[in-house]
Amino acid sequence: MKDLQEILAIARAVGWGAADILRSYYHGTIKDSDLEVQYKQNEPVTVADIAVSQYILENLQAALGNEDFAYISEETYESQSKLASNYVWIIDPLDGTKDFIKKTGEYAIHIALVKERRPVLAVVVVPEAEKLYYATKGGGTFRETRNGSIPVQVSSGKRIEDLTLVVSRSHRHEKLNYLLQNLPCQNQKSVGSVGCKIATIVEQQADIYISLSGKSAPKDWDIAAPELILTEAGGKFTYFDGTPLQYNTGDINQWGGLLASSSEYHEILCQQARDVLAHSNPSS
Ligand SMILES: Nc1ncnc2c1ncn2[C@@H]1O[C@H](COP(=O)(O)O)[C@@H](OP(=O)(O)O)[C@H]1O
Ligand SMILES: [Mg+2]
Repeated sequence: MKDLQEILAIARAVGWGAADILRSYYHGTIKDSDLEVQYKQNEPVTVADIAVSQYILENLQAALGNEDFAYISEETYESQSKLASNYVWIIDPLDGTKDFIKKTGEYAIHIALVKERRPVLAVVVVPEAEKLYYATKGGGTFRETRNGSIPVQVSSGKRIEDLTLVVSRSHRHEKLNYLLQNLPCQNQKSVGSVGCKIATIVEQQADIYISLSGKSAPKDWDIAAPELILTEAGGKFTYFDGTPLQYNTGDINQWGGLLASSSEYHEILCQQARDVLAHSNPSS
């Protein structure tokens, strides 16, 4: 098997190629740029999601094969069973499809390599910012642009009341709203896509992201790559009880509460989230 740095170079090249395809649909420069929006379990899917999924899978498989790796992409995922392979690629070809359709510019590509339930390599591309973030376990996080790569690190040194939360535009429900209203940090910024939310934290324009499942939950492909980008930049990303996230467990959903932060107040915020939920009206 190739070493992690060689695999990373392949994943970065595939990430930039995928960004070109998404931008051609987004800006209508591709022939037949009609998005043909359809709905799958209440979530929109467009021809851009499908074209990019195919591009990423074909290119990773051509370079890396199927012997050492299994592949999960949002658009091709079917089975509920855990994949037996030691190394699993977990791919979201277009995270933030709703924002892509609404043209907010806040959409991303997520490519993660998971080893035994934990991410070891991640690429998150934000095509409209022309930025690609990459990380390997223990190797730090880097932001790559046309001008090259530089390491990125999350900020610290603020008071807890001054922290800013990045929140979803589309996935809101009563219990999440109640939780957000009862935390000490009341500055909020709406950003589409989990990858873009984590990029906002890594770029030091926000400090916290909270996901709380309702009737539905985010999936492994929404979280795995952004998690490693944040944690390798010095942040933390855990369940509300402080335990690490797990991927390829047999249930693709990330149920419950997830908290991502620029680290300093992570444990306090997890405790507060647990306390607020313990006091919330159970019927809400
Ligand atoms: N509670 C939830 N239930 C289902 N999916 C969720 C979710 N919260 C976030 N997601 C997924 O996370 C991505 C970003 O959502 P948001 O912009 O609202 O934060 C979306 O992925 P896709 O666009 O790949 O479907 C969305 O489907
Ligand atoms: Mg997604």
